[in-house]
Amino acid sequence: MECHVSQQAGAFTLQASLLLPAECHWLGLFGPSGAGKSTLLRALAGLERTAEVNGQWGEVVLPDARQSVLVSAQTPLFPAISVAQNLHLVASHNQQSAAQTDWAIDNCECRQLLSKMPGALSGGELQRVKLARALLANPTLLLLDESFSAMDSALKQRIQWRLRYEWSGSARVIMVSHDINDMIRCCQQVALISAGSVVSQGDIATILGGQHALAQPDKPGEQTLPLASVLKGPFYAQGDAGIQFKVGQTIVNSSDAAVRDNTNQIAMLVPASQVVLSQGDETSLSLPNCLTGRVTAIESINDLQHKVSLLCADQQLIAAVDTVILAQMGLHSGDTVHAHFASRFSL
Ligand SMILES: Nc1ncnc2c1ncn2[C@@H]1O[C@H](COP(=O)(O)OP(=O)(O)OP(=O)(O)O)[C@@H](O)[C@H]1O
Repeated sequence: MECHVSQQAGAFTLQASLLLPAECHWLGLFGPSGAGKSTLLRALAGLERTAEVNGQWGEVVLPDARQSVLVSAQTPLFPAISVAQNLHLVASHNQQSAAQTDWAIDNCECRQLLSKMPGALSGGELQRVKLARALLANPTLLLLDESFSAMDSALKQRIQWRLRYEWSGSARVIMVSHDINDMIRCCQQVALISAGSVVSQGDIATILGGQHALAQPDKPGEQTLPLASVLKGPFYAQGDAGIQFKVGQTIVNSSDAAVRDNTNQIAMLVPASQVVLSQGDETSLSLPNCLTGRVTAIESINDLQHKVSLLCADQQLIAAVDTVILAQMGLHSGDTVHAHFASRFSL
């Protein structure tokens, strides 16, 4: 299943084709500012009168103006009534039971906000109320446009977990976020948007290891996709320094930014620029993690760097290695190396 969207908004042209497999329920849209993500969501919601949208996702025929709900900075609450009245209005209109209403209020952490007026809410509080209201509308398609951006990390993780794994609603979800960990936490598929087109789509590990991911850190003010791997494995232990999980027989130490799913699998984002390779004594570096793997591919990124792909246990780990260092190491496909990396990264 797929969807084609075209829209002219001033000088901006959106020509996007999304793959929408029936088995995928959460799709992420990632891309730089101005790429067209919000325009695409609005078109899918049937809110762009001049957009041409044709597609289907499972049982949802697109565009879906009737049963889709868009949550964005531009979707206001009713300003003259309280949070409780805003929520109960939508709940009663959509025949939500008291239990469903309580679930949305409690799980979007709005209980303490009910008596407040919308104008008195902070940015993160407003996002929580908008999310609760969206759930109470019982959507078939939920479109989240940076709907967690003002929440602190712990709050965001709690609410995303509940929406992803505990919410009984049957909506398919498309989520726009600039935070890659949101994509890892929630999305089965991610579409990378650039200049109004979908340039790549797949699971997040494929996108982060693909040709559009850059080994160099972001230029200031410009969001780029880092060349990175997503290591996954079963939860092992919770320590003072964070979570431990296992990749094969090796214990990996990760900060609390690691993502845990409902089967107790941990996922950890490892930027390729932060992986240090060694061939000798694996304890010679002071970094807390060391995985041993076999080199599966070496590709040139640019004049200065190469992408070295490793297979560690059954997982791909990518390192961006300085070309001079690579030559000194004399590394070839099939060689065994040690990959060292930290437990916490700032992206
Ligand atoms: N109604 C409009 N008239 C003219 N230009 C528009 C209109 N709506 C959007 N655009 C332009 O379309 C482009 C894409 O905007 P859009 O908001 O979809 O980007 P985005 O990827 O969501 O960006 P961000 O991450 O910054 O929110 C921008 O250059 C924007 O200025």
